[in-house]
Amino acid sequence: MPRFAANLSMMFTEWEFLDRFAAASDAGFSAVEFLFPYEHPPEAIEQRLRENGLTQALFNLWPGDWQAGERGIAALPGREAEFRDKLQVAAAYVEATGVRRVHLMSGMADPNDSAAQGCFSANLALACEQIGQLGADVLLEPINGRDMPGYFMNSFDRAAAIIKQAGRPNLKLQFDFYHRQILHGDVTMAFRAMQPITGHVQIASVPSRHEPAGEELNYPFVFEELDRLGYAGFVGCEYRPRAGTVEGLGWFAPWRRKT
Ligand SMILES: O=C(O)[C@@H](O)C(=O)CO
Ligand SMILES: [Mg+2]
Repeated sequence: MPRFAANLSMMFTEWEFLDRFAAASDAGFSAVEFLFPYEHPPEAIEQRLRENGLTQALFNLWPGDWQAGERGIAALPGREAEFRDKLQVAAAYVEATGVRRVHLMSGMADPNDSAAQGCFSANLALACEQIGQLGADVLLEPINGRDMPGYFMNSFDRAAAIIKQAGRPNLKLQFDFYHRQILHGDVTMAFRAMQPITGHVQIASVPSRHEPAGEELNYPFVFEELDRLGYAGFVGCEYRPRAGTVEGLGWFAPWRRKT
């Protein structure tokens, strides 16, 4: 049975951020994820998790200046000191929340640029080491170029090759079905092949990025497939509700936590 995590950056946005934890719990979720915790102290996040009986499934490492269009700094030569410092900041949130996986965003850089590649692998090694000391995994997520034009990590095969080459047990793939379908298609066969290196899954309809029901992908089949393969990780619900988060949770009814 899939373990769903509500993505609090996209869902429950009818509430202020810290109130989304209770809203997700009331709606029957037992886990949450979000992009970034950094605007709130670690203790505040931990308190909301504890009060609402929620597990933190995932959050992202430092993205740089998101408002200015940055999408991570790991592949940006010249930003190494900032990367190191922000790993320390993230570590405090890993410890407070008990999260077991963090997503490392690469940034806007040419994937064929050797300086960006070198910078990325050095930062990746550092992140794996430091996050690994806290008992957590580092994840790479290929993101499609329609949503994020110019993003460095834009291929599932390249992410898999980097993970293989790094040979680090706590480096894994973040398999977002929405991005996979837009980037390359063939989602089921790709997931079957990549499940052994996958540490986290995310879902949304394609192409609208709404509830995982209708449109291009047959999610009931995908959920059965996750079970058939024995996928034991979380499934992050990273979608923008069509018309109200709670109103759109019909698809989730079979999996709601009963209180
Ligand atoms: O798919 C996405 O966009 C996210 O999982 C993310 O981490 C960056 O926006
Ligand atoms: Mg995603």
